[in-house]
Amino acid sequence: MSETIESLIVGDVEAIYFENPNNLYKVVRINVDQEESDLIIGDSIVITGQFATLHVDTTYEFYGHLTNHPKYGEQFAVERYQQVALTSEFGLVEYLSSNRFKGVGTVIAQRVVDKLGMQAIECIIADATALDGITGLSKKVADNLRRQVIEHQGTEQVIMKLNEWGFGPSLSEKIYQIYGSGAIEVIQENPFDLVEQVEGIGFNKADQLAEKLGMEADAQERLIAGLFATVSEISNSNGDTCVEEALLLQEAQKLLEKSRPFMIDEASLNQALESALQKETLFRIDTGVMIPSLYYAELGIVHYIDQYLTYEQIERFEQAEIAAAIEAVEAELAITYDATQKEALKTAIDSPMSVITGGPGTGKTTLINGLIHMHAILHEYDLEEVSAKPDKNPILLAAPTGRASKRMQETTGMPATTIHRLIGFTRESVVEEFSATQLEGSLLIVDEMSMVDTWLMHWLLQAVPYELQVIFVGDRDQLPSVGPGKVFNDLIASRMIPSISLTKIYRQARDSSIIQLAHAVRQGQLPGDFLAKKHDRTFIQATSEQIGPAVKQIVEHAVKKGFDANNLQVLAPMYRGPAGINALNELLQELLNPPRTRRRELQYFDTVFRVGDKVLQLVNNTEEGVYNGDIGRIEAIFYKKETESKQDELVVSFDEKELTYLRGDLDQLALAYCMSIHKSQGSEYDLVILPLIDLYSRLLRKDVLYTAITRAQKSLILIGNPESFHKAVHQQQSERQTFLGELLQVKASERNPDYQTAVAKASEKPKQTKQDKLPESAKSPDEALETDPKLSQVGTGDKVLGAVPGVTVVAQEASSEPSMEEPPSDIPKVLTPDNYLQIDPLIGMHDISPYDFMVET
Ligand SMILES: Nc1ncnc2c1ncn2[C@@H]1O[C@H](COP(=O)(O)OP(=O)(O)OP(=O)(O)O)[C@@H](O)[C@H]1O
Repeated sequence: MSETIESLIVGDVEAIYFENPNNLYKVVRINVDQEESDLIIGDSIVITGQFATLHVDTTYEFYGHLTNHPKYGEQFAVERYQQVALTSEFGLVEYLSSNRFKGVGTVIAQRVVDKLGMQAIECIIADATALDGITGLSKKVADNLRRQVIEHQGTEQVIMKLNEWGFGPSLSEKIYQIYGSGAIEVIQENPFDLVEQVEGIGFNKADQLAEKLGMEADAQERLIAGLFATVSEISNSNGDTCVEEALLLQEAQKLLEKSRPFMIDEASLNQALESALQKETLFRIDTGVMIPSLYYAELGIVHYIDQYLTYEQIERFEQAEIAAAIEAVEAELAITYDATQKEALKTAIDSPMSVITGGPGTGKTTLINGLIHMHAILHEYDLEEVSAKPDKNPILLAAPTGRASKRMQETTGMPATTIHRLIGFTRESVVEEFSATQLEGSLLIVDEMSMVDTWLMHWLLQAVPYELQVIFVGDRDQLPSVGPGKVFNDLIASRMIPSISLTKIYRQARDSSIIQLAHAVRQGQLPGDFLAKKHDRTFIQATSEQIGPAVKQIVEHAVKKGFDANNLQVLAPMYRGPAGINALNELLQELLNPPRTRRRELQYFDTVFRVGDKVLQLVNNTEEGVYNGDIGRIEAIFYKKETESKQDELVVSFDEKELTYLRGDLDQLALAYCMSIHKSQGSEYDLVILPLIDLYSRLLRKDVLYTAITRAQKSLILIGNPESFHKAVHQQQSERQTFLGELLQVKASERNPDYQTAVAKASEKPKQTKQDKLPESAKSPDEALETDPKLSQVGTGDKVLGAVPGVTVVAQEASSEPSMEEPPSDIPKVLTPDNYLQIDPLIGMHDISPYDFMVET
C-alpha cells in the first residue's frame, strides 16, 4: 500500500456544512491562506474529518491529503489539525470581541489585552482574578468570559494534544468525555490512569505514551499499572475473579519486560503490589488478588443476599394453601407433578430466594410454569390481566440474553425481558457509576443463570426489594458465564439458599437420544451407541479437511428440506483453522448467499457483509432491544456517498425490528452461519451441526461439548473424529478461582451456627440399596447430595437439617447407557475425500427426525 504524503492547509472556517451528532465527523468549508499552505488550490475548499469544536472565522492548520469525491469533487481529508496561535494584538482583540463571548465588545477586549498583554488567554485560564479591575467589565460578564475561554480553548487544546500523542479522533473524544478539560494534567501525571478508565486503551499503548512522557521503566506507577493490567486480563480471559499472587507477579513481570526491554526486579514488583493494595488499586483476600470492581461485586453479592434474607418480607402461605395451589395448577395445566416436582414447587414457593438447577429435559421449564401459576393462585392474580400491563406486572421474568428471554416468553406465555433491561442498564450506562433500578413486583424468576457473571449478579441483587420473591433457574453444568466468576455454582455450593437439583429426565428416552447423550457427557462418558445412527442424532466421521465440505453438504440438504436459517445452526468451538468458525462462515456464505451482480456487499476487515446474510449481534444494545447473541438478516447496504452520515450503512432486521449500523459500528456484527458454542448459550435450535476436531484442543472440553449438544432441540449432527469427542468428555476446565463461594459459605455459617454440622451430616454417605445406587460420577458431597434420594429427603426444605437449605433430588439418574468401550457395529463408514456424503433421498420435507446420512462407497 503506498503511503499518502501529508500536506498542510491553513485557513479560516467559513461554514460548517454538516455535523454528525454521533461522532465528531464534520464537513466544513474553509477560506484558504494560500501563502501558508503546501498545496496550490483555490481560495476555498471543503474539508472533512473528525473535529472536536471548530469555530467560524478562526484560523487553523489542517494536516491531511486531497481526495476526489465522485460527486463533490476535490476535498481535503483532515487527519490532524490545530488552531493557529493568535499572534497579533489585533487578532487577539478580534477573538475576544467575537460573538462567541457574550457581552464583550472591541473596547472591553482592547482593555483586556492592554492589561494582560499577548498572554491574555493563558492568564485568563490560569488566574481567576486576571480580569478583575477592568473598567466596564462586570463580575458576571468577566466570569462568563473566563468560563467560555476555558471551554473553547480547553477542548481544542486537549483534543489537539491527544492527537499529538497518537490517539485517533474517536479515542481522543472518549478520553475527553471521561476527563474533560483536566485530561492532559491527569494523563501527564500518570498515563496509566487511561488503562483503568478508558476502554480500548491497554497497558502497552499507555506504556508507549509513558515512555514518550519520560516515565522510567521501573517507576512505581508503571509497575502498579502492570499489576493491575495483569489481574484484569486474567479475570477477563480465564474468568477468575481473583488471581493467585504468585501467578500475578510472574505474569506482570512478563508484561512489563515485554513492553520495554528492562529487567524488573522482584523486590520492586512486590513493593509495587503492596502499594497498589494500600491505594486500593487492587485488593487481596488470602493469597488472591482482585480488581476493585470484582472485589466489591463479590462482597456486594454476599451483602445483598444476607440483608435480603434478614429483612425479606415476602408473603407466606400455609402448607395446606400451597398444596391446594399445586392441585389447582395440575388441573389448570393438565399435568400431574411427581413427588419430587411437588417438593420442588413447595420449596421454591416457600423460600424467599431459591435455586432450581438441572440438565436438559429435567423439567425446569415445567417448574417455571408451575411456579408462575401457583404464585398467581396464591396472590389471586389473573395472569392474563397482569401480563397485559407490562409496567405493573408483579411477575417478573428475565434471562441474561435476548434469545433466552424470548424463549422464556414463548414457553411461559408471559412477558420476559433481559436482566440488563429489567434493571435499567443501557448502552449509555457507565459501569462504575451504574446503580440498578429498584424492581417492583412479588415474584422474579431468572432463567439461564449459568450465564450470569459476577457484575451482573451484583447489579441484579441491588435491584431486588425485600418483598420480591426470587427464583434462580439454570443448568450448572453448562459453560460458565462469559464474564468473570461462577456465580451460579458458588451460590449452589454455599447452601446459603435452598437449591433444588433436578436429575431425572422427564422426556422419554425414545423421544430424545440427544438428551441421553447430554447427560452421559455431563457424567464424563460417551454412550455405547454414540456412533450409531439414531432417529434424532447422527455421527459422521471426518478428518479436518473433510469437515468443511461435509458441513456444506449437510446444510445444503437441510435447506432444501425446508429448514430456515434460524432453525439450523452450525456451531464450532473456535474461530481459526480449516474447520473454525471463520472458514465455515465463508464457506456457508458462499453456499447460502453467494455474490450476485446487483447484490450489495461491504468489506469490513476480513469479513464481507452481503445483503441477505445471516448475522449475529455481538453486544447488548438495550435501547434498541437487540442483544448479544441475537440473530438478524442484512436487509440493505448503503454506501457512504448515499448516506447523511457519510459513512457506509448496513440495515439489519431482527424479528420485527430493523437497526441501522454505521461502518464504525460493524464490530458489533459477525456472520452467523456458523457461531461459537459460547455465543450460542441461551439459544436453542431445531438442528445443530457440530464439527469437532483435535485442532480445537484447548476448547475440546466437557462443558463446551455439553453446551453445544444441549442447544439441539430436535436433531443433532456430530462430525469429526470420535477420538476428539472422547477426549472432550474427559477434559474438564480447571475451576474458576473466586472468593464468592467462600464468602457465601462463611456468611451462611454465620447466619446459622449449626451450618457445618448440618453440611457434614448431609454429606454422609448412607447405606446404599439397589434402588438408590449412587452414580459412579457422583463423588463430591455436593454431587452426592444432588443425586442420592435419601440425602435429598434429608436436605429438603430446611426441615430436618434446619441449618442447610434443602436439596431436592430425583432418584433416577440420567443415563444408564454403558460408556463407550468398543465401537458399536453400525459406525458410519469413513468418508472418502472426493465424495463425502450422499444424503438419504427419502428424507421427508418436514420430517426432520430421520436425519440419516449414507456414505457412498
Ligand atoms: N410431571 C410431568 N408429567 C408429564 N410430562 C412432564 C412432567 N414434567 C415434565 N414433563 C415433560 O418433560 C419434558 C421436559 O421438561 P421441560 O421442558 O420442563 O425440561 P427443561 O429442563 O426445561 O428442558 P430444556 O432445558 O431442554 O428445555 C417436557 O416435554 C415436559 O412437558
